[in-house]
Amino acid sequence: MNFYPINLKLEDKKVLIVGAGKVALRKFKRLSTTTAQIKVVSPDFNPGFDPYLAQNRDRYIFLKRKFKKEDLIKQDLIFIATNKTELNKEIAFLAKKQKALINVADNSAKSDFNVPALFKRGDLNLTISSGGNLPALAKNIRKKLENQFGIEYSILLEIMAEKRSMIISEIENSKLRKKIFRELASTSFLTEIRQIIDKEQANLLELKKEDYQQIITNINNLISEKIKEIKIEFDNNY
Ligand SMILES: C[C@@]1(CC(=O)O)c2cc3[nH]c(cc4nc(cc5[nH]c(cc(n2)[C@H]1CCC(=O)O)[C@@](C)(CC(=O)O)[C@@H]5CCC(=O)O)C(CC(=O)O)=C4CCC(=O)O)c(CCC(=O)O)c3CC(=O)O
Ligand SMILES: NC(=O)C1=CN([C@@H]2O[C@H](COP(=O)(O)OP(=O)(O)OC[C@H]3O[C@@H](n4cnc5c(N)ncnc54)[C@H](O)[C@@H]3O)[C@@H](O)[C@H]2O)C=CC1
Repeated sequence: MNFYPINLKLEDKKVLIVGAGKVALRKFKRLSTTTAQIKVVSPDFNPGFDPYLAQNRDRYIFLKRKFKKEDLIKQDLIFIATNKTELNKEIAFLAKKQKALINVADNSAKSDFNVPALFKRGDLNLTISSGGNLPALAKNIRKKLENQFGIEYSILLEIMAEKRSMIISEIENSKLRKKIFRELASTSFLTEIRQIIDKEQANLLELKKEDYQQIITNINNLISEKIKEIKIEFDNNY
């Protein structure tokens, strides 16, 4: 099956989760990092939901009862994750009549989309899918990535969140812009960032951002210097 991978924003979108077990909780936790409006319907809730039950009443609705077909109305995304295969199929059948995209935890064939494993380092999202053939493999690869992508990636992306639009508006030559972006994304430049971090001999992943503001400033300066160097070299060559 050929899937089309996308990164959804879900701002103000309505999301329904049917069931509140282990699998529903995993889906809910990831959704809770977005600004979606999330409704969970289930007679029983996994204790992992406890910290969320009293929180964010404007964004979360928890209904402690069995699913009703009215729950499906006006939803944008629907996750069906009860432990009853026949019930999941029946809910999927009803949900297909709505406009929402649906995911059925135990039935990839009836789903409009699958949920990939996710490794997140700040704004860097690496998602892994096994095409539904062996989710345990997606999980295994996700774990391996943790060691390969350090905090230098999230710091670079955090700084680029501001710098990218500045570079696009200030540098007219698109060839130069491309050169700048490609060099900032290169492995050798990421190694330079890593070296600044390693000099401090601190594990930034365990620290709060306020505690390593100076390192961020140094990296910001490194990026500005790098951009200047690339500009000079480019001007000399063209
Ligand atoms: C199709 C899909 C539907 C969907 O949920 O979208 C689906 C379906 C099913 N998974 C099942 C089992 C397991 N799922 C996991 C783990 C994860 N499953 C996830 C996604 C997906 N699972 C979608 C495809 C993604 C892809 O393309 O790879 C991850 C990646 C994301 C997430 O759920 O957050 C998450 C890893 C999160 C992480 O990184 O930790 C483990 C591993 C473990 O528990 O150790 C096991 C046990 C071992 C095994 O079965 O491999 C069964 C029951 C089979 C049975 O009855 O035996 C079904 C139903 C079926 O196959 O029909
Ligand atoms: N996609 C994935 O990653 C995985 C999917 N699965 C499948 O996902 C499904 C759920 O598994 P778990 O979360 O481990 O089960 P679970 O037993 O932890 O949770 C099931 C939930 O369904 C709820 N439920 C039962 N009847 C309901 C109804 N009428 N209306 C609303 N909610 C109802 C229960 O209250 C409970 O909260 C199973 O079908 C399983 O095969 C299993 C492992 C991984």
